Amino acid sequence: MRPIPAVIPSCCPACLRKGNRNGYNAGKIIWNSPMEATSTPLLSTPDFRFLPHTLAANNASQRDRWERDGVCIALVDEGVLLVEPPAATTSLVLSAGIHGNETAPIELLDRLVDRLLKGQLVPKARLLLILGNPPAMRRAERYVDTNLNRLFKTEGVEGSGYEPQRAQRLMNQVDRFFSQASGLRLHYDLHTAIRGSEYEKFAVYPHNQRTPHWDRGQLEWLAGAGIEAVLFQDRNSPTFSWYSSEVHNAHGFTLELGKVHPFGENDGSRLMAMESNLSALIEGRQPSRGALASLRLFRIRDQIIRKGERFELLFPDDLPNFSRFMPGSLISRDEESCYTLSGSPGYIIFPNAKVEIGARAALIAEAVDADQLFDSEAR
Ligand SMILES: O=C(O)CCC(=O)N[C@@H](CCC(=O)O)C(=O)O
Ligand SMILES: [Zn+2]
Repeated sequence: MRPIPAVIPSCCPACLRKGNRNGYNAGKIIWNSPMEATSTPLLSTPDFRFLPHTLAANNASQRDRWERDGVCIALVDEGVLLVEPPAATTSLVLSAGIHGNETAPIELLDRLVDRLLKGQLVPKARLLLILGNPPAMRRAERYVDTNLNRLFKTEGVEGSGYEPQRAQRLMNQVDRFFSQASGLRLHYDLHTAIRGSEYEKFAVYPHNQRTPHWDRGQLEWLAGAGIEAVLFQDRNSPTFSWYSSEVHNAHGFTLELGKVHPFGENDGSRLMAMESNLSALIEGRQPSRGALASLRLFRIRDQIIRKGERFELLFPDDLPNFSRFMPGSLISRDEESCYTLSGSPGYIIFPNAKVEIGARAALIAEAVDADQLFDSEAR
């Protein structure tokens, strides 16, 4: 476990009114430095919209805080909102736009923030709401310099360019957020996939000895939110959801919510069940729960790493995620080697020949028998 940084105090207008002259309230931090605060109110203005504000590059250093009906809402970093209702028993990190071109979840998060700011969604849970990679969102690209979702390393971030410093800032925010958590800890990191998928919406659930044990209630919640398949990820992974699971004992998930489309071209109705369950979670209401039996379950059998310049995948670009390959199938090759599927049939997930050399170019999964999993592992 990586040591959690010391907690620095934080503020909100309520704290200021209570006579805390330096603007800090014992125990919490809500922005990086009081000097960064804007003097002009943002969050309380009726025309403030989180997504357009974040997409405007010259707003990057603006910070603000606002108290609405006893709830502290603060813009604590570019694209990062902290929401603190009193006496919360759930702490939820909800992130989208870790990849800048995955717009449907970005728009979903923006709709939730809009309802929160208008008082149409009354939070009972603490929230850290994150638009992950604003410069990549502006360019409508997956990333600027390197894949942000490979940089959430518990041993610290290396490298130069935008994403390494953003990964560090986001980990700092998550560290501070969870250091104040009591009760249930959750992180849903929302994505969309480059390809279509046999299961349009699916979850990657980090799960090994370093993370919390899988949770039946979480799986039922996911099924109620429209998730069709769950991939248990037992390999240590430098992803955002893995970070929250390993370092903060949160139930962390990468949720794949359909296919990548440009801003404005998403059909929001396809995410209604997810939006409704997230709203219920935020408001402390009963969510919709689906049957475990409705979920297709998988675990990772192997991963293919891109090793060379001439790496290629030996199937069409539009082949969907979870396509099934028979043993003996030639999956990929580069200048030195090839990958042939062995053993039993395997399902291909996230195949991408264009990843950086040394990065994961595909996962090979196998179906898990639900009865066996639940009988043998139930707590
Ligand atoms: O469609 C693809 O190939 C990638 C979609 C995506 O961004 N997926 C995440 C999964 C993260 C995880 O394994 O938990 C990623 O590749 O970062
Ligand atoms: Zn993504």
